Amino acid sequence: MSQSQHFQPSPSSAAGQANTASPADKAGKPAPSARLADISFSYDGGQTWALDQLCLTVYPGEHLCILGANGSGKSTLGRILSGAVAPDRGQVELLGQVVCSSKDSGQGQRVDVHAYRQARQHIGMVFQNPEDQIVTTVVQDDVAFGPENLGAPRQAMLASVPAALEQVGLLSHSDSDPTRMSGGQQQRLTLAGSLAMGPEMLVLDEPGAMLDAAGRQDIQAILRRSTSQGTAVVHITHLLEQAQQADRVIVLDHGRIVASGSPEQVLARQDLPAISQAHRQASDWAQHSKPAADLLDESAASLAADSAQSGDHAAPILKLADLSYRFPDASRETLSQVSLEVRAGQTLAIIGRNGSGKSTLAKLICALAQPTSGSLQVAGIPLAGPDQPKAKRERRRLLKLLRQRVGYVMQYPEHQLFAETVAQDIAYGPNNLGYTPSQVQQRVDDAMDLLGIIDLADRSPFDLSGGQQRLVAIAGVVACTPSS
Ligand SMILES: Nc1ncnc2c1ncn2[C@@H]1O[C@H](COP(=O)(O)OP(=O)(O)OP(=O)(O)O)[C@@H](O)[C@H]1O
Ligand SMILES: Nc1ncnc2c1ncn2[C@@H]1O[C@H](COP(=O)(O)OP(=O)(O)OP(=O)(O)O)[C@@H](O)[C@H]1O
Repeated sequence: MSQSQHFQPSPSSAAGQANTASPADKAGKPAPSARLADISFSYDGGQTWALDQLCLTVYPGEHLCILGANGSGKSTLGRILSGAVAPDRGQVELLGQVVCSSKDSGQGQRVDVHAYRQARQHIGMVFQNPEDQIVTTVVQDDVAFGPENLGAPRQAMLASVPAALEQVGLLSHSDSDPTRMSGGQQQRLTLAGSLAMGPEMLVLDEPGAMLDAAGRQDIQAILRRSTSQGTAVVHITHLLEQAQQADRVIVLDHGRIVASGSPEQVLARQDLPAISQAHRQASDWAQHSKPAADLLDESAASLAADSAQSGDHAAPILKLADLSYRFPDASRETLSQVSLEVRAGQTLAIIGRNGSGKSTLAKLICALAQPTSGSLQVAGIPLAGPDQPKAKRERRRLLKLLRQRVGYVMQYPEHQLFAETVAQDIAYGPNNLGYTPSQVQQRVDDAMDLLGIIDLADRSPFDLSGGQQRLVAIAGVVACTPSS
């Protein structure tokens, strides 16, 4: 529960009270920060509805969490609440102004562009993918971008920008280039940009997805502070630990609210797939996470002993010895003398603070960057070190072989999607590996079945939710794995 002095959850806003506005406003509560009445939204001209006759009211000082399975409509709802898009049907009221309503004729929407523009100035939105929000090449300029657009006085900005950067732990990165930052660092940056605007409502779409444990705790502290100052917080998440700290939780399913209430009420609903799945994931994680022996530390990225001392005598599938990497122009090494071995059948989890070098290590292993020093062998292929062939032609041949043997799912899955349909995208790898058309089809079907995305086969990979895109990217890798 937040320290909110402004929002008191009504006892009658109980679980299962689906698609109804919270009754709190009827009982003389402060004017809502947002009120959605019977809104529907479609991406395909009304063939399917991402949001379906949804009603929701959000109050100043309230911390509202939105849960739901991939594709259930959470991001779409976030965009509507932030004023980024208008629904096809229904009425939207943001910060006391009706910005969009159905026409009296019942056909089409009346959109008040001026009211939308005004509301957006006081609503901070953090998108699922931080890259979508970064607009400049200097961290502090990026944070100042929002207040500048609001016409904030220079003196106020001089105070608000560093304060926001400090809150997210990026003050020492004020002059860095955001495009050269890790995913988690970028996610912190976009949050700072929203905070610097001093918003009346904050809409956050999975703000902790790329953050380390400390970063996630920072976010909760920031949200507590924001709600205590009267800011309404709408927080989209898959993480139960975050939902537990909200004032109210709603669960979406196929664009509808199927549960609403306090975290205790809603998170106990094991009959809801989104909730039982999240509980399963949380307990799997608790069971399988061991003490962090293999920890990349931000200040000096070095990987200690391999977790895998399993007595397995198979040849290592991955072998790194004293591997180091320094980005061009960087003052220090990002990876420093990393050594480890992984054998067939073993799983290695790499955990570490934001910016500690996890993605960089993955890129070296997939030969998307060349180590500065040390040796690297992947699936028997020498990619760096004394065994690496000198001749360019032989190196090219080995790289081609590597592409057949190693699958890579990037931090931003949309970076690796390109085909017209999901099925074509997943088929690309197996086709390149020389399988017959019927084998390719089988592999694509099996991969889609495994990931539960068969119904997406004919959709464009670019018109999917963030989570659906990630599943497609994983399916593309699964479809390439050897059959035995
Ligand atoms: N293109 C680049 N040029 C210079 N430095 C970079 C570049 N990309 C990343 N870095 C820096 O290298 C370090 C490691 O980044 P990396 O993306 O590997 O971290 P990470 O552990 O994957 O982080 P996260 O958990 O936030 O995704 C960071 O300090 C980052 O700022
Ligand atoms: N740009 C788009 N074009 C067409 N359909 C889209 C687009 N973006 C999302 N959709 C569809 O709208 C529905 C809701 O998507 P949304 O992104 O709101 O889901 P979500 O609950 O946020 O999912 P996730 O947890 O995977 O991020 C999904 O069926 C999705 O495929």
